[in-house]
Amino acid sequence: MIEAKNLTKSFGKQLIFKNLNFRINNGEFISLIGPNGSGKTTLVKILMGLESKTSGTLNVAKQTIGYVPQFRNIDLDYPLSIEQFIRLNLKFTFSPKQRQLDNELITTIMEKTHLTQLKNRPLGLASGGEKQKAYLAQALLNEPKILILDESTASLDVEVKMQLMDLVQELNQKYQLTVIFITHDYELTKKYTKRALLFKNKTLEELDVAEVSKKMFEMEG
Ligand SMILES: Nc1ncnc2c1ncn2[C@@H]1O[C@H](COP(=O)(O)OP(=O)(O)OP(=O)(O)O)[C@@H](O)[C@H]1O
Repeated sequence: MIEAKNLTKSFGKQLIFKNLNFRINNGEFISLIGPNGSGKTTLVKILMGLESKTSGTLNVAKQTIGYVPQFRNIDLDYPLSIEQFIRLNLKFTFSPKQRQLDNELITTIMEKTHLTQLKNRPLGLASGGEKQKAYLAQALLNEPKILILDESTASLDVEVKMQLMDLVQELNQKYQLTVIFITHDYELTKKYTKRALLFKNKTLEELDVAEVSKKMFEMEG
């Protein structure tokens, strides 16, 4: 469970948000929405311990967090295959026993993310959706309890977005993975999430997804 009380963040004199009060339960699939520059990425960086808070409290109950970034193209001549790319997140070891365990983990994760058939494909030659699945698989290596999708579906074709989201939904339902989906996409918010956290006027509102409207995605920062 994640719980924030009066969470406030400023960068120098610039107030980003103040007095955030919210709760995210284990196994929830929640969207984090709001205009450009409203503080969504800053909030998840604080959740991941990559950025400090200014005041207030935040409890994350010592859970491992996986992070999938926004799609960025990778050069065609990128040297690693999909499997080698996923392995980058493993700790190096000389121990044969640990290597065996790592191999088993990689096999399981590639099955979970439907990448087994593609493991030898050079990442640079993979499609946008396959690249995002590789990032997702890499994020799952540490067996996180919480997964953060930071606009991970942006710039993908509609069909590919849906495939990636279907996969995340499957992981959410099968393994009780908590998912925080940062997005500017109204349709995906409606289709996949039950609740939304909306940044508005430098604070955060908790909404049932039925209350989410298209207008909330059109506001200026
Ligand atoms: N390290 C930093 N130092 C100073 N200001 C920062 C820093 N990081 C972010 N900001 C500022 O904080 C504000 C919130 O940025 P953030 O990236 O969290 O917004 P966002 O809601 O994720 O935006 P977007 O939807 O465009 O990705 C912005 O004004 C940004 O310029």
